[in-house]
Formats: sequence, C-alpha cells, structure tokens
Amino acid sequence: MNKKIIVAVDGTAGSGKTATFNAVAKKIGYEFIDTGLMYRAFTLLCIELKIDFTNKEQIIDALNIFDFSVKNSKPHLNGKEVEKRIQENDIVEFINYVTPIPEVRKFMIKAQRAMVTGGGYIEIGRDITTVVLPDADLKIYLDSSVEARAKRRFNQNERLGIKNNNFEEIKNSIINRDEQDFKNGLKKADDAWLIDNSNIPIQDVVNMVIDKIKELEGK
Ligand SMILES: Nc1ncnc2c1ncn2[C@@H]1O[C@H](COP(=O)(O)OP(=O)(O)OP(=O)(O)O)[C@@H](O)[C@H]1O
Ligand SMILES: Nc1ccn([C@@H]2O[C@H](COP(=O)(O)O)[C@@H](O)[C@H]2O)c(=O)n1
Repeated sequence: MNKKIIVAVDGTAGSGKTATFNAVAKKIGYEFIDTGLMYRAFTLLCIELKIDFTNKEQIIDALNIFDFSVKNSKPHLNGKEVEKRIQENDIVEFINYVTPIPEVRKFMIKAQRAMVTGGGYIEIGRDITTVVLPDADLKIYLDSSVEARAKRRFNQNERLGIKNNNFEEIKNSIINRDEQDFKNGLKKADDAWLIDNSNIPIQDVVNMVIDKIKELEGK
C-alpha cells in the first residue's frame, strides 16, 4: 500500500492554486486546506467589528474572538458560512493591513500547521513551503504572468456575479497583492518545483502534479 504524502503549495495571487490543487485533492482523496481563506475570514471579522485597520492592537485583539472552520468544504467564521462573502472586493481592500502583522501570522501559522496531522494533505498559501510546512514531502511554487492572472480573475468574477468587475482594477490589485505578498515573505523555496501555468491548461497541470504525487507515494 503506497504511503500518502504531505504537499505544500505557494504561489502568486490568482495563479490557480485553489482550482488546481482542489481538483488534485478530490481526484486522489487528499484533504485540501486553503490558508488564504483564514486570512480572508479574519479580515471579514475585523470589518464586521468596524476595526480601525491602522490600529494593530485592535486587529490583534480580534484574534481572541476569531473562530474559523471548514464544514462541507465551506469556510465558516464564528459558525456562519462565508464562502462568497470573503471573495468580495472589500476583503482585498483591507487584507493588506492584516497579513503583515507578526502576531496575526504567528496565530495563523500555528493553526495551519496543526491542521496537517500526517500524509494525505495538500495545503496552499504564501508561506507554506517556507514556514508552515518546511519539511513537506512535495513543495510546489505556482506562478503565472500578471496578464494571465488578471484575465482569469475577471472571468471568474463574471461567473460568480461579483459586483463592480473591472479588468484594470483587477490587474492593479494583483500587482499590489504581489508586492505585499513578497514583503510578507512569499518566495520560491530552493527545494520547490516551479510550475508556470501561464500557457498550460489547468487539466494538464492537475495531471502533472498527480503523476508526481503518485511517484513520491511509491518511494
Ligand atoms: N492553468 C490555468 N489555465 C487557465 N485558467 C486557470 C488555470 N489555473 C487556474 N485558472 C483559473 O484562474 C482563476 C484563479 O484561480 P484560483 O482562484 O484557483 O487562484 P488562486 O491562486 O487560488 O488565487 P488566490 O491566491 O487569489 O486565492 C480561476 O478562474 C481558475 O479557474
Ligand atoms: N498562507 C497565506 C495565505 C494567504 N495570505 C494572504 O491572504 C490573502 C488572501 O489569500 P488568497 O490565497 O485567498 O488570495 C492573500 O492576499 C495573501 O496576502 C498570506 O499572507 N499567507
């Protein structure tokens, strides 16, 4: 019987981490953890508490009443399902006040590490291969050009009926998020497999990754 492994994935905003690795996890029976949802849900809590985002102490205090869970594959904030709400534009507008705060990152990293209790997990984010799961069996860094990512996000927003969908705004938002993510420590780990999917269909990336996981399970 092949032994399931731990897969850690980082990559730039909108590069395809969720769609690609959710599909991989479903096909091979792995648990899928999207750590970005935790940061989005926490940002939503701060919005709901009407926190002054320039006040770090208020943001840190909110961690004491932050309960995040995933039920039936849907993210829940303090027991309430928030899957679509945390994809709205105001979350992206404020999240960059939240993600650089060391106390917030320490809280999230501890929780994200505890979620992976052995093989059979795929965890995605910005610091998974470098900080959360540095000893993962397989590390992947997923990237795409800014243009490709903006086009995809625009089309996704259209499909989801997200309000005020504007291509140039999305492109600028991606550039800003990349800037913040690199400041927060996003980088390709030396032992990570770089996949640039700018011109590779999602199904081909899914198949490439599954082949690699099966190879490592057999070792
Ligand atoms: N290889 C690909 N080719 C074309 N479209 C893709 C590819 N991979 C993902 N997509 C599409 O790109 C969009 C963004 O993908 P996704 O939401 O999975 O990115 P992400 O990296 O998880 O983003 P974020 O970091 O913002 O959560 C989705 O519409 C997805 O279907
Ligand atoms: N491990 C992580 C995951 C995410 N972030 C930040 O949260 C934002 C939302 O994440 P998405 O994957 O849903 O885009 C994102 O902009 C990251 O800045 C993080 O810092 N660490």
